[in-house]
This record gives sequence, structure tokens and C-alpha cells, in this order.
Amino acid sequence: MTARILDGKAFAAKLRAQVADAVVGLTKRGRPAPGLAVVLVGDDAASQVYVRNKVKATEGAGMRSIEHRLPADTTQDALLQLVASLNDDPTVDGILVQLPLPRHLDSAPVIAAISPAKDVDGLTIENVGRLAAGLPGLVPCTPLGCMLLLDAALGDLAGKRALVIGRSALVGRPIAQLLTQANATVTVAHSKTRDLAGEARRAEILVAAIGQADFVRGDWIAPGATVIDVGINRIVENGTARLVGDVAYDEALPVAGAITPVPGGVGPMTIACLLANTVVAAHRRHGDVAPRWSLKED
Ligand SMILES: NC(=O)C1=CN([C@@H]2O[C@H](COP(=O)(O)OP(=O)(O)OC[C@H]3O[C@@H](n4cnc5c(N)ncnc54)[C@H](OP(=O)(O)O)[C@@H]3O)[C@@H](O)[C@H]2O)C=CC1
Ligand SMILES: Nc1nc(=O)c2c([nH]1)NC[C@@H]1CN(c3ccc(C(=O)N[C@@H](CCC(=O)O)C(=O)O)cc3)C=[N+]21
Ligand SMILES: [Mg+2]
Repeated sequence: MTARILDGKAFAAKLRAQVADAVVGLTKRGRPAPGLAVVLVGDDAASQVYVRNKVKATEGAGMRSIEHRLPADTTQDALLQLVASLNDDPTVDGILVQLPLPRHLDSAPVIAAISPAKDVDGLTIENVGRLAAGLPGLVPCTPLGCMLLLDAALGDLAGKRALVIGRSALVGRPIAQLLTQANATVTVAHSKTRDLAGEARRAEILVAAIGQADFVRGDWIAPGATVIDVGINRIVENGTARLVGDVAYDEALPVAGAITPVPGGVGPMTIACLLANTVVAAHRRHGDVAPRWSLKED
């Protein structure tokens, strides 16, 4: 047996097409094309990849991309001022500040400065609270992408045992909340978890968001489980660099029922969801009913 490969690139293309349709709809009602502003301070490697792919996708969907690349020695005040000006800019519907910031900057006040209505990363206290309370808001892109993939792969998740490895504000925690909302039975593991392999073996859905190359081994995976590999790890082998996930993919392939590859899995979905969130934010700002996204076969 070999796992069904969940082709994130293909699913993301489908979502981007839905986003592009929604942009056409907005334009037909006389609304401006949605604008997405990205702020990158310094030169974090994972963020560089993200920004590059994002600019292309934004323009491909008929949206406007606004890029602010600031030097690594940018001051906290300058960054806060930039965020304030993006909040006030009527041509900007979504604001994303790339994390991590250089060490001399404090991310909490920067995130707090983002208008919740433009917070397409879903990181402000307002949107975190809305997700926790089950109220509509803006949901972080990677968790949203994982849920769309799971919905397409499995349909109803009610009663399924899910393990999320990782509890970050950007990835692990919101994924666990969305899985709970979808009626899965959710366990959250982290660096203090005892017998992680044992926890993993019980999971029908396994989400790895750790940041360690090939950390989850093949014999941790329950036969037939659905594996969502969020990790983006750059490794150098025989002098050449490549991206690998948090799951030992070759070991997992003969055991899992379905699996996302890296690259080509969750990453492209994150970008498509960023566009989707920006279009949702634009609809709400204009008082229009926001679209709903689904990648299920129809
Ligand atoms: N595909 C995509 O679109 C995206 C991919 N990523 C990638 O996903 C990965 C995770 O990102 P992020 O959540 O931001 O990372 P963080 O470093 O913020 O969080 C990592 C989490 O993994 C846990 N962890 C670390 N080591 C272990 C271990 N040995 N055993 C069990 N748990 C462990 C940590 O536990 P503790 O809390 O106890 O420290 C923490 O909760 C990274 O590779 C990142 O590059 C991130 C965003 C988007
Ligand atoms: N505020 C904030 N929000 C984020 O969501 C955020 C962030 N900061 N900082 C950096 C991480 C990392 N991240 C990625 C998203 C997509 C790809 C991606 O497109 N990956 C593709 C392409 C890889 C390639 O081009 O080689 C893939 O996996 O197939 C990668 C990495 C978002 N992050
Ligand atoms: Mg990927």
C-alpha cells in the first residue's frame, strides 16, 4: 500500500482560481482590487521564500501586492509607524508582518498595532479571541490551509482522533482549535510531551508543526492515517540545499493513508489562503458578504 499524495500545489491552484473569481466579482460591483501589504524586516530565509511566492500569486489573482522590505536595523518606532500608515491606507485590505523579526525588535506590540480587520495572519488578540470563541474573524493562513486539505481528503472529521505536534500561536494552536471546532478529538503535543511516538500511533490525523527535519518516523504513524506535514526545513546534503518537512516522508509513504509532500503540500496552501483572507477582509470592509472556500470535489 502507498499513501495518497495530497497535492497542495493543485489544491492551491483551485483555491487561487476561486479567489480570482471573487476578485472579479468585487470589481464588477465597482470595488477596487484588494491590496495585500507585506512587511519584511531583515532577511530571514523562510520569509524570503514566502514573500517571493506571495508576490507572484497575488498579482496572478488580480490583486495588488504592496511590499515593504526594511533593513535589519529598522527601529521599533519606524516599524510601528509603517503599520499605522498601512492601517490608514484605504488601498490596503490585508497586512502581514513576516515573523520572526530581528532580535532587537519586539513582535507583540507590532502585531497589536495591526488593525484586526486587516490582520490576514490572524495574530491579533481580537482574531485569536474570535477563533477561541468560535466567532467569525480572520484565521491564520497555514491552519486554514490544513483544514481545507483535510476537508478535501477526508470530508467529515467528526469523532476522528487527531494529534497536533506543536503549539505555536501561528500554526499548532490555531490548527488544534479548528480541528476541535470540526468535532475531531484533539491532542496537542509539544517539547514536554512524554511518549510522543505512542501518542502519534493512536492518531487517525497527524499534523506535524515542529520545525525539525524528518522528526516523525514511519513507525510512529498508524496504518492509513492522514498526515499533514507543515514543517519547512532547509537541509544541506552533499553540498546541495533542499526543503524537507517534519515527517520522514519516505518512511511514512508506505504506512499512511494520505500525506502532504514538502515542498508542494501545505506551503502553497498557505499562500493561497493568504490571498483568500485578503479577499474576505476586502469584502467585509466594503460591507459585502464574504465568499466561502471549498476544495471538495463537486
Ligand atoms: N508550510 C507553511 O506554510 C508553514 C510552515 N512553517 C514551518 O512549520 C514549522 C513550525 O513552525 P512554528 O509553529 O512557527 O514553529 P515554532 O518554533 O514557533 O514552534 C514549534 C513547536 O514545536 C514544538 N517542538 C519543538 N521541538 C519538539 C520536539 N522535539 N518534540 C515535540 N515538540 C517539539 C515546540 O514545543 P514547545 O512549545 O514546548 O517549545 C513548539 O510548540 C517550521 O518548520 C516552520 O518553518 C511555519 C509557517 C508556515
Ligand atoms: N507572519 C508570518 N506568517 C507566516 O505564515 C509565515 C511567516 N510569518 N514567516 C515565515 C513562515 C514560513 N511560511 C511559508 C509559507 C509558504 C511557503 C511556501 O510557499 N512553500 C512552498 C514553496 C517552497 C519553495 O519555493 O521552494 C512549498 O512548500 O512547496 C514557505 C514558507 C510562512 N510563514
Ligand atoms: Mg509544503
